[in-house]
This record gives sequence, C-alpha cells and structure tokens, in this order.
Amino acid sequence: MKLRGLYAITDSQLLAGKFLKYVEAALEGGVTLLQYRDKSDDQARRLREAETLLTLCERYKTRLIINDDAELAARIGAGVHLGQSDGPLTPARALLGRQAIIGSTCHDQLPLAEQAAKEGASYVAFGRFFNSTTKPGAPTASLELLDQARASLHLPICVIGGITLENAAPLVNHGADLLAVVHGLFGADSADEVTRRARAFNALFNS
Ligand SMILES: Cc1ncc(COP(=O)(O)OP(=O)(O)O)c(N)n1
Ligand SMILES: Cc1nc(C(=O)O)sc1CCOP(=O)(O)O
Ligand SMILES: [Mg+2]
Repeated sequence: MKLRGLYAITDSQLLAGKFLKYVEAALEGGVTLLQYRDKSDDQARRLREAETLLTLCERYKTRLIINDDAELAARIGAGVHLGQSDGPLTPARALLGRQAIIGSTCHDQLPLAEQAAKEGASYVAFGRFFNSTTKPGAPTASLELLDQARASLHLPICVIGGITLENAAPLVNHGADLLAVVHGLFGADSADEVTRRARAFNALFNS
C-alpha cells in the first residue's frame, strides 16, 4: 500500500460528542491513515473506541494506527505510532509483524529518521511545521529539513503540526507524503465541512 495522502488524527477533547460522526465524515472524504490518539488512561474505553474505529476503517479501506500503545495495536491488529519516549521500534516490529504500519516521531532531526529507518519504521514524522493548538510545545521543523529528508530517506515522510488547507501545499511541494492533521481537519463546524476538507487535502497530492 502506498502511504501518501491525508493522515487524520483523532483528538478526544476536540471530538467530544461528535467522535464517530466526524471520523466517518473524514473517511468519506478520503483518509490514507487514521490515527487513534487518546492520551487518557481509560483502558476499557480506549479498547472499545479503537475496535470501533478499526471496523469503520475496514469499511473504508483505511489503515488504523494507534498512538503510543503497541500492545493495544497488537491486540486489535492495527499499526502503531511511537514517539521518542514511547518505547523502541524493534520490539514493536517483532510484536506487530512485518505487514504492520509503524511510524516514528523524529521532530526536526534527520539522524532520528535514519535510525528509525534502520529499525524498521514504515514512515517517519517531522514537525511541528506551524503553530499547533493541539501540541503547542512540540519542537519546530523547517522546509529545509524536509528537503534534506527527501533527498536522503527512502521511506514515506509524514509532516505534522498546525497543518491547514491554507498552509499545506508547500509541504507537499517539498516532498511530504503524508499530511498529519488534527485541528485543520476536525476543527470544522460541521461533518460536511470535515468531508470537504479531507477531499481538499487529498487534492493537494494531485495538483
Ligand atoms: C503522525 C504523528 N507524528 C507525530 C506524532 C507525535 O508523537 P509523540 O511525539 O509521541 O507525541 P504524542 O502524539 O504521543 O503526544 C504523532 N502522534 N503522530
Ligand atoms: C500530535 C502532534 N505531534 C506533533 C509533533 O510535532 O510531533 S504536532 C502534534 C499536533 C498535531 O495537531 P494539529 O494538526 O492540531 O496541530
Ligand atoms: Mg507518543
């Protein structure tokens, strides 16, 4: 499967009361990867929601990624996204198998991406590129870094952090394969607007 297009990431606070409605609206518009990102400790709810998202993703032929939690990913048969303090990649690959999608946060550091590639990551993520209300304190990354990454890495490059329809085009033009978006997608006022935004993000890859 080609990892290119919109990477939608859920936010439990932003989506409170409209979680499945907005996720399905995004899937309607086209989502390459959907990440379940829930920073709570409510394991029962996390399992329930992840299973529901998996069923939905299967219907739309989208791959589900669990943030932070390789055990939950293994339990339901999803992929995982691991940050620098979420545990090493090699055991996660052993746990999830060769086919699983495993992503790695590399902030603004090419050496982290090179290491992740060696350890079997499926994609690497750089960010944040813009101001982010979801994660305001994340380290910043530049288009120059993206150019260097594109020239030296041979796996899909994901970009994240404050991405909107207004600012995303240069990221794609500088070699991003996946646009990872929370607020710029799910911060919409209606489900129809979420679908419209998802379509418009995908259209950036065809222009
Ligand atoms: C696609 C993608 N890229 C980066 C992150 C950030 O991961 P991490 O640094 O572990 O931070 P948290 O999201 O866990 O707060 C991500 N989740 N997804
Ligand atoms: C979860 C996350 N990680 C980041 C990083 O730079 O590693 S930025 C970020 C938040 C992404 O949400 P939004 O699209 O609303 O800015
Ligand atoms: Mg994490």
